[in-house]
Amino acid sequence: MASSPQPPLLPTEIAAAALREHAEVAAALPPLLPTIAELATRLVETLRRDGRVLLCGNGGSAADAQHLAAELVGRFLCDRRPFPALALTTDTSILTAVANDIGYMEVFARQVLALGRPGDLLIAISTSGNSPSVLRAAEAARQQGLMVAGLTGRTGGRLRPLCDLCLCVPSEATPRIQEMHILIGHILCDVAERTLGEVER
Ligand SMILES: O=C(CO)[C@@H](O)[C@H](O)[C@H](O)[C@H](O)COP(=O)(O)O
Ligand SMILES: [Zn+2]
Repeated sequence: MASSPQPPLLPTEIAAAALREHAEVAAALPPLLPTIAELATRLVETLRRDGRVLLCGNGGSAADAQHLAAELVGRFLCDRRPFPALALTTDTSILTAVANDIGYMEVFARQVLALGRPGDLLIAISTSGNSPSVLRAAEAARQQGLMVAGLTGRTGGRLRPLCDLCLCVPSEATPRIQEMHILIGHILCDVAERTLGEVER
């Protein structure tokens, strides 16, 4: 006998489940603290020697790349010198030309090869760790002598072995992983600003 269909969840039930899941994933982050601190240190070292931070990702992770570049170039919590950071997700002429003429998977890699220099830092953001455009960016960065930091989830996917440092959020849920990525990104900005900026809160 066919089972009767479940009634749809109420908005409050969906919201409560999301809040619970978010809190559970956040509570599982402390084991990542040493890697977060290491990445923050490498970010500070990069900025201290005027290296650039390049960031890339797709969909929500493109938004994260832009959000973090904006914090670094502009300000996070206090006034200080602008930090050189660039999201590789914003120039629609470059993105459409490279996707159209070469292939979507090259959209970030091409910019890494054009703009990245040894000593720069690529922050590659992919919740699955398997987006071809992000993998190609990491490969290009390695080839060009950049340090590669991955913000991932799940197992870290094929991005993990391409990274010098990989922060893998222990969750299978893309939105929850993204929420932790922006939390980690804010921590990185906070450390950079407190270490390199004049404190004016
Ligand atoms: O924001 C979301 C889902 O929360 C989506 O836009 C999501 O970012 C896209 O599906 C991405 O293409 C997923 O790519 P990735 O994180 O696996 O590299
Ligand atoms: Zn999203």
